[in-house]
Amino acid sequence: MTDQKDNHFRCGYIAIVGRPNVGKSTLMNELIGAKVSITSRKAQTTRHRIMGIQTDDDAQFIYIDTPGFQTRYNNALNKNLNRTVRDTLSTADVILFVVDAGVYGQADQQVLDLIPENVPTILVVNKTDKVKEKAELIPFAEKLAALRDFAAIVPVSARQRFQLNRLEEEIRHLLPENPPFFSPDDVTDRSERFMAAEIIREKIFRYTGDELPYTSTVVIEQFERKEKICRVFAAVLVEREAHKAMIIGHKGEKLKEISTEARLDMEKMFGVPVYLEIWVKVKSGWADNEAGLRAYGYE
Ligand SMILES: Nc1nc2c(ncn2[C@@H]2O[C@H](COP(=O)(O)OP(=O)(O)OP(=O)(O)O)[C@@H](O)[C@H]2O)c(=O)[nH]1
Repeated sequence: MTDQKDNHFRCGYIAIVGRPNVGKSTLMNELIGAKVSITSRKAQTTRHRIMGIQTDDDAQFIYIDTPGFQTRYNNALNKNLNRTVRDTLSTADVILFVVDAGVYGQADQQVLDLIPENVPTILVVNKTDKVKEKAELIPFAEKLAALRDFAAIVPVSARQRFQLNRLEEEIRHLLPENPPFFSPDDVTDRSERFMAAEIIREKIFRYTGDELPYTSTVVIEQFERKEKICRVFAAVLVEREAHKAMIIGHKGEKLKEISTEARLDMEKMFGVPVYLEIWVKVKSGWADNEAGLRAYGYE
């Protein structure tokens, strides 16, 4: 139990924002204690809004992960990503603005500029494990404190779970009084079908390194969930024949590795054996086409 004076339940949406690669997905996963969002060494892996839900005796925390704010390419897909960030922020009850310990640049400032002044915002200084002299964090935090009237400033290490309880307490106090919106057993509102696509996407990005453009996407064409087996038929949509070759690899070896790793992750997550088929298809120009994006679930 907490030191709350009232007995009223609290529930609300917590948006996690920050420039790519500051550790937003890792933070959300550690806060809710389950692997829901996909993390990667490579920036910009998170395209969809993903919610992770954590419920205890007196509060329900609904976390919203956001895509990294992106300014580099100006196509429909990225305009869509930035719009998602703004929509996420305007509907949040609490915002976690995540920065990398000791690093604050233009990209961070661009994200801060998107955060509405009237939504309580906690500054989360992540990756403190990388800073040997912790005293160095004090002037850094003071500099950032001058930028905005933050509700709290909490240094954490998402990876080492350092100070996550403190962060959770700060969030709890800022949540509005509401009954729980979700059943306590819900971890995410995304279906297994969606998670299957996310897992495949993560493997593709890991195996193709930096070469494959972000414009490729994964569509689950068929998803059959039985008690003892799960069958997944997925299509990877790419823009060019050359991209298709990057994923398939020499004699199909890369695609085989991607499929095997994705299947193993799905089996771990779904708790049953998984039969997985992945096809790579060339679908030119889909990332520049708003209707195309909607068709693939980027509302
Ligand atoms: N040293 C250290 N590394 C961390 C910490 N938290 C996350 N990372 C690493 O930082 C990298 C990026 O983490 P993500 O969680 O994918 O970052 P993100 O902000 O969600 O990235 P996008 O989806 O690209 O916006 C990964 O290699 C993480 O392992 C931390 O507390 N300490």
